[in-house]
Amino acid sequence: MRFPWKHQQKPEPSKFRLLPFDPVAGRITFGLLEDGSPASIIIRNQSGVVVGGRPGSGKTAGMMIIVLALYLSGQVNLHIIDGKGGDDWTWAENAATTFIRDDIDLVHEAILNLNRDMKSRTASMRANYGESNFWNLPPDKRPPLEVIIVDECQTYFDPKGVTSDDGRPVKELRDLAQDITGAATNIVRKGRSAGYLLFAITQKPTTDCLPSQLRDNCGARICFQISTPEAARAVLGNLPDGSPSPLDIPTSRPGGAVIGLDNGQAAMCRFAYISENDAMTAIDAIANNKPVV
Ligand SMILES: Nc1ncnc2c1ncn2[C@@H]1O[C@H](COP(=O)(O)OP(=O)(O)OP(=O)(O)O)[C@@H](O)[C@H]1O
Repeated sequence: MRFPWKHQQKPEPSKFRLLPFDPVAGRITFGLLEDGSPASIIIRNQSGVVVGGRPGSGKTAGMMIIVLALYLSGQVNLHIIDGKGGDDWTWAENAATTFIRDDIDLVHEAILNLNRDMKSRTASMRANYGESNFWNLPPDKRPPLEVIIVDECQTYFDPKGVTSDDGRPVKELRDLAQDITGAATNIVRKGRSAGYLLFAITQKPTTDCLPSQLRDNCGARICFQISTPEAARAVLGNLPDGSPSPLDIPTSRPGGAVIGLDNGQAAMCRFAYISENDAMTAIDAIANNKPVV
């Protein structure tokens, strides 16, 4: 017997579909909220994002989705500074304009240059682009969004923690760290209208590791699983009573996070996860104008 209607196919398990960063709304979609709707952060008119969480909570994997969404838009320059100095970011090396594994001299040079370029772009936005605020320009009339990622940012932002392992005077290294912190803070304080955005990522979110001038100017916050209320507060600030807490995320749920929303509320979410190999394949596809699957 033939059926007059098409046989209904078995529903596929829902898959996360990588979306490019939406440059008009400034939206980066990275996973799902508790109710199953898409989770995103809005970076429009923002200059900083704080990302905190204990080791292994999913910060680097979460940043993978964010970085891929940004790169897929074709509208960003990526400047990646890995304070840990391992292989965590190797997958993104081919996509990055700047890529530095923990080398304090190179980090110093790069971040001071970025701060200088930010100042000169700010001073010439109207003359060069006809509008003083990057975010008010149509995306095709903008310069690239300069995205600076400082992973394990406590390596530089907490000069007291800087030590020397090669006989170099500690004071010299601490002075470099202080300059790096000053330039990063200035980028977050003043870079918004020039299209500069800095991600400060740390597994040690304390007031020493996230200087208040920098943290308070970061409009978007992501807190993965964390073990103390102080650390949660250092990332998310004071949330209204009844807000979800990153302390409640079980260790068995890496990629679970609380995100601060721009209305002052917070939401529990889960980041999508892809492997480093898939991320590298996606980077290659984007660079070669091939579809990302
Ligand atoms: N969204 C996710 N879904 C499922 N598993 C995940 C997710 N995110 C991370 N994981 C798992 O957790 C592991 C640790 O994640 P990740 O390396 O991102 O942690 P981290 O917070 O960056 O750690 P560290 O601070 O030590 O670098 C990953 O290798 C992966 O196995």
